[in-house]
Amino acid sequence: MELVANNKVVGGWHKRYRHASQTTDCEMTFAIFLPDIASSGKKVPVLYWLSGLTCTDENFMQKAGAFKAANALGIAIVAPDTSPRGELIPDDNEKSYDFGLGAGFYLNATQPPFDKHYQMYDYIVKELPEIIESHFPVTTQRAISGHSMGGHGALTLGLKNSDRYTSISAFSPIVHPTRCPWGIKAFTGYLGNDKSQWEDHDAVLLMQNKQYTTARPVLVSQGSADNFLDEQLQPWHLQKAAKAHNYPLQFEQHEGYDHSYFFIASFIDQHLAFHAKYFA
Ligand SMILES: N[C@@H](CCC(=O)N[C@@H](CSC=O)C(=O)NCC(=O)O)C(=O)O
Repeated sequence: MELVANNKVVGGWHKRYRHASQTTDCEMTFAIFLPDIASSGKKVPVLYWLSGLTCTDENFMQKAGAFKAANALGIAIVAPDTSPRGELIPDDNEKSYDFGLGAGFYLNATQPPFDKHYQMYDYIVKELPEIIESHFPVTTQRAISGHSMGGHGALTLGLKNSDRYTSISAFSPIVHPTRCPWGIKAFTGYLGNDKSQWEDHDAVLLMQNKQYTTARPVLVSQGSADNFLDEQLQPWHLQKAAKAHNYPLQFEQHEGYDHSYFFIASFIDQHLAFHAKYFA
């Protein structure tokens, strides 16, 4: 692994690494925040943060304002990239913001030419934790959170891997990607036209079909002034599924907040405290 940035912050450390990924068959970059107690060798639990469309590992680390609370709670945060990248990595022909580079949707693509590198599900669930747990002073306690496309990733990866993540949270998540334009475009391109292959990547359907071993606690925060609310996010579908199946979903709507990192910065401390409760 190559260290590409190293910054002391609130007593802890923000670090960026580049490494060769076997899963995505290209170089990947991730960032990690290590709280100050990790410097003394104490192992700390990890929150995996999945960012949204157009993001890299840098958006969350630079804009969310999460370090003070994470340091006080003794939680490490890992922020991966949102897709494979590089000159040889296929993008969509229009180079649009919602498919291809910066828009991996946290699934394993099955359709050429994307299937060779766009294996973000396996990268986040398997390869990255192995790297983190073998190189840094962390425990195997993990939680998962994310924003928008990353909220979809946190919900679907968290529900499908309830043995791996003790709690799940999301800001402004895409909850029903099989029924919204962002999701339909991505799933068609990465998974093909057979819609039965899409169901495994839709948080509402996973909840409806009870495709989880343990019902891990979920916190979802949504701003009422989010310009993507009605067309793309539609959180009421998740609320309905959770209610119908008695799933422990804590849903909070916040008046006046939009889709931006200003919203995330306003409530990230609450999300970190939520996850800290479930780390034994
Ligand atoms: N057209 C916009 C849309 C991109 C955008 O809003 N991206 C969000 C995530 S949206 C869902 O996944 C984001 O987090 N942007 C980065 C940021 O730092 O705010 C555009 O191209 O910007």
